[in-house]
This record gives sequence, structure tokens and C-alpha cells, in this order.
Amino acid sequence: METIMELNHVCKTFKGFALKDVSFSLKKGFIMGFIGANGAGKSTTIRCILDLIHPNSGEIFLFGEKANGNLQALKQRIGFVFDQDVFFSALTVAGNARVIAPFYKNWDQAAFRNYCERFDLPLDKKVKDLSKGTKMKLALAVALSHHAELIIMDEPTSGLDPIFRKELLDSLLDVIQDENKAIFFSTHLTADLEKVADYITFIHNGEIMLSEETDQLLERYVLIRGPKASMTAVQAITPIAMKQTAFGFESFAESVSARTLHAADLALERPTLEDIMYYLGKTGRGQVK
Ligand SMILES: Nc1ncnc2c1ncn2[C@@H]1O[C@H](COP(=O)(O)OP(=O)(O)OP(=O)(O)O)[C@@H](O)[C@H]1O
Repeated sequence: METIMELNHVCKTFKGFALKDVSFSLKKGFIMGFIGANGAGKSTTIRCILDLIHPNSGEIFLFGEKANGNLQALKQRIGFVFDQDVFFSALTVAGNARVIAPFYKNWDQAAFRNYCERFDLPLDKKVKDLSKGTKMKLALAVALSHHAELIIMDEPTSGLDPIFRKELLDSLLDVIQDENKAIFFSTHLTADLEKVADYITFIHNGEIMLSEETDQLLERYVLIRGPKASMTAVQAITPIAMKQTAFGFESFAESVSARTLHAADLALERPTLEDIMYYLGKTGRGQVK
């Protein structure tokens, strides 16, 4: 599959924070989730991709073309959603669409109306009177209505109720049926990603800790719980992390190394993405890819 987005050794320094040597890529036909703690550098990375800020070094390619300084043309092929107000607040939803439409060669008014219906968006309501979640729905409807090949979203599900979040995730899965498209989005809601993301990229303190297939990642690690008496056996496999709990201990280890454990009083569990983020972030032990 063809690569649609590629970051090569991107660096950006602010006072007190730096994106360091950020490299990863996304292929057509896939959804990639971008995760990391508050202040890890997700929005900064997305702003670099969209040429809203300029990296100090490194290269970004979109659709095989160098993006820095050339994004105006490429933006036609990108749908983006930010967690901030980007609309004309005094205009209605329909009015905003009228203003935005001419900027996109492939604007599809029928698709926009369809998404408005599907997302329960009131066409005749002024944007300033919409709730935060409804504004997010509008941003999504716009992003999906000009046949973008690459959808980039910064925290699209924040402020959305669980029902709409589910609808949104279903819409993303619909969009990705077209194998020529790809979706990249940051979120703190890792459970959502386990449902839809083919790939996960994890950033920690401005560095990419890992970028790999979600299934592979979830299988790579294991959570081990047991009574204090079994701690020595688990320590012997040199787990990535281990902590005492009220009932014994919890340990986070590579699945491969845990294969040698046979104690009957140990419970081995597949970690969630949140567990993986927590333990790799805390120990700084992600594999740089
Ligand atoms: N224009 C700027 N000038 C100086 N520092 C900045 C600027 N933009 C971002 N930063 C800093 O860069 C760091 C990373 O911020 P960023 O918004 O990329 O994190 P994030 O991973 O998106 O966090 P969150 O999940 O909280 O949204 C933060 O410490 C932030 O204060």
C-alpha cells in the first residue's frame, strides 16, 4: 500500500519543549491513532504536518510530495478537525458551509447535507449557539464533505457524548472502506482506538516511543498479577515494570519473556492501550522504530 503521510526526523524546539526526531508514516487504507500524555507533543506534531508551524529540521511528505511550504495545494486533499473554534460564529451552519464550499474544488453539498442529517446538525442554527460537541460535529461534517483523501484530527472526540462518539467511529470506519483514504487522529480516549485504529503512534516528551500495528502492540505485552509470594518468580523474567498492590503485585512485561512463567497463582492478562501508555511512559521503555 502506498504511503500517504510520512514524517522524517522532524524537530521543533520551543522554550521548555522540543519535538525530537519525530519519524513515522501512514499508508492509504488505514486509521492511525496518535496518543500521548498532556503536553507530549501531539498538537505540535499535527501543526507541523499542516504547516501551521515550521519544523526546525526534518521533512514531511503528504501524498508523496514534500509538504513544507507547499501545503496550500495539498490542503484540498486533506480534511482537518481541530478542538477549537474555526467557524464564523455569527453565521448559521448552512451559512458557514456556503462560505467554506468555494475553497474546496471537490465540495459536495449533498454529502454535507447528508452528514448534517446523520449528525443531527441544525442547518439554521447560528454556530455561536451550538454546544461544543455540536461544533465538533460540524467540523467533522465539513472535513468529510470535500472528498478528502487524508483526514487529520486533533482530539475529535473530546466533548462528544458516548453515543455520538460511537457514531463518529462508525463514520470513520465507513470512510476508510475507500482504500485510497487514510485517517490520522489524536485522542486521549484510548478505548476508542482499540475499536478502530489499525496503527498506534505513541509520543512521549516529544519523542516517538512506538508506531506499530494495534493488534501487534496489544499482543506484545502482558499484565501479570499475583500474590507477594510469586514476586520473585516474576522478577526473574526482568519485567518492564512491577508495583505492589493491596493484594500482591502487578507487573508489566513482554509477552515473550512471560511465556516461561508457570505459577498457578498468577493471572496473565492482555493490557489495554492505556496500560501500555502508562507503563512505557513511566519507564521510558518504548521501542523507537
Ligand atoms: N507556540 C508555542 N510556544 C511555546 N511552547 C509551546 C507552543 N505550542 C506548544 N508549546 C508547548 O509544547 C508542549 C507540547 O504541547 P502540545 O500542545 O503539542 O501537546 P499535546 O500532546 O497536544 O497535549 P494535550 O494532550 O494536552 O493537548 C507543551 O509543553 C506546550 O506548552
